[in-house]
Amino acid sequence: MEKKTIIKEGEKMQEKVLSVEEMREADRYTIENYISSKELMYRAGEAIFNALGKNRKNTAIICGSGNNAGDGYVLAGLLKEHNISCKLFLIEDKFSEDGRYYFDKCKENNIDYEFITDDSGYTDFECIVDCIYGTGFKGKVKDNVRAIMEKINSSKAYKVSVDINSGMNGDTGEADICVRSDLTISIGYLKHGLLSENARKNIGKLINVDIGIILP
Ligand SMILES: NC(=O)C1=CN([C@@H]2O[C@H](COP(=O)(O)OP(=O)(O)OC[C@H]3O[C@@H](n4cnc5c(N)ncnc54)[C@H](O)[C@@H]3O)[C@@H](O)[C@H]2O)[C@H](O)CC1
Ligand SMILES: [K+]
Repeated sequence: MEKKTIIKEGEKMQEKVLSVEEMREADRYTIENYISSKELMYRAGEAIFNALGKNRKNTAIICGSGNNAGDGYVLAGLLKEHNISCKLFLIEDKFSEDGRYYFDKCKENNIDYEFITDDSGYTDFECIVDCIYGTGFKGKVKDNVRAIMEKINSSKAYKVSVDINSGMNGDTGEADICVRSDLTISIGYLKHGLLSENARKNIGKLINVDIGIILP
């Protein structure tokens, strides 16, 4: 009976658009009451894998230091499981708790990775998945990350941003610099910024995936 109510609520609420703060609060509430954070991250990675569809090809996954990167580590594991080549490109040696858990799994499964330098070849891949920043992004993009974003944007790869285009303000869609995506896969609920006029020029196609997040 309780489960039925949750599913119903989830379906109805998918139409809602949230602020970044509301999204983070919904994540927190769901983790506290219903679904573990590791399971939620797994569902996010799996939803990205499914949404990639025919674009599941030779993939570079660019990772920041938080849970947005964690979604990317789960994706890498699933691509590997399906024999699709991928490589992780890490901006720094810093992880969230769940991000580290899935990065360790990538290492156990011999998934290729490197820390980004000026010579890193991520622009040569057919698909680039942007897991630099999600809802945890604040302030301005630092110069080293700006250079990475510019390199991503100038590549011919099919570019996919996970949750929010990295560098974009999730509430307003504003950005000094951000990843310009062919596809943005919003996780859980759409954020206002993604639908703004500001964001339009930086997003090709926008979709949202349901991972069972329950609103408080
Ligand atoms: N457990 C969950 O809540 C789930 C989240 N999902 C995904 O996680 C991100 C949000 O993750 P979070 O760890 O909160 O933050 P980010 O990964 O977005 O940020 C990374 C990291 O970057 C630092 N940072 C912020 N701004 C800057 C800046 N201007 N310069 C340098 N560094 C910066 C910040 O300190 C963070 O540590 C969410 O979008 C989802 O993709 C899962 O989908 C579901 C479970
Ligand atoms: K992102």
